[in-house]
Amino acid sequence: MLAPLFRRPLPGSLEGMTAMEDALRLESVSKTYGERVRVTALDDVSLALPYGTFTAVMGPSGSGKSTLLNTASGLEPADSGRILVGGQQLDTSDETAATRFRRGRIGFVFQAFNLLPTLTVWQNVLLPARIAGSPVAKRHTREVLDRVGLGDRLDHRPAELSGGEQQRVAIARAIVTRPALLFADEPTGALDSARAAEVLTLLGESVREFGQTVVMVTHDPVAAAYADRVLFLADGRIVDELQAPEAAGVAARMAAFRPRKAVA
Ligand SMILES: Nc1ncnc2c1ncn2[C@@H]1O[C@H](COP(=O)(O)OP(=O)(O)OP(=O)(O)O)[C@@H](O)[C@H]1O
Repeated sequence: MLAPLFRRPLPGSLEGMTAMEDALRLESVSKTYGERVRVTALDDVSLALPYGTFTAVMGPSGSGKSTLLNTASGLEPADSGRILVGGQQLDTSDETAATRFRRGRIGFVFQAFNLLPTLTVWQNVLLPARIAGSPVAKRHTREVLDRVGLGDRLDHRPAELSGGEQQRVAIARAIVTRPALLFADEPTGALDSARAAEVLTLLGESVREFGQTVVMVTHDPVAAAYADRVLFLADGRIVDELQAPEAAGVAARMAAFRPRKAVA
């Protein structure tokens, strides 16, 4: 059984429902790196995220946040434990099957934006849908690009955009197909506070309007406050959580994780 700590009752309560109703479920997932020096990046992590929830993941540098995203999405294999997406177990032993499984179900916004340099903004945003053979309505694409403030940059190539603009292309690309599960690693890291607020509002709306489930790694308490819940990682374990977070409360919780200065 998973700790009830990690299940958040939603309006129209999900209490009593089975794992089928979780957009993402991790059961005792562990991941270790390195041969010479071994690092336990994830240490027996269990969590359950119901559909239509927005979760922020925070923790000190090296606490395992990116590893959590990468293993939960099947980009990297876990050493042990089970990962279920929409009730189906993610199997990373067959890379082609794992890629097919992810396609259409899972979206990503990476720290490195992974845009194709020869394609325009418009083409980059539509590429995943094209690969998946599931066309996206032009009007919807245009709306998303307008919402992230790139309506007048459609024909630009990534090298002709600022870092923040490239980040917004990556966000538009991830949400335009409305994947059930969206992982975002520092999606507002390169944005000023006004743009960050727009992007976070957009992510919040995609959760509330389209029932998407968003998992976002961030160092920023203000960004985390847009989520329904914050999970705090330390040394590869979930050590705390905050429901309905406010920036001040998140910052206070984060301060508790800072390494204490040695007292002389
Ligand atoms: N490919 C790798 N090989 C070896 N060790 C790794 C590798 N990737 C991550 N680690 C180690 O695993 C731990 C967790 O790393 P991870 O990138 O998940 O942390 P993080 O919380 O996302 O950090 P940051 O906030 O600095 O991005 C760290 O100690 C890191 O050094």
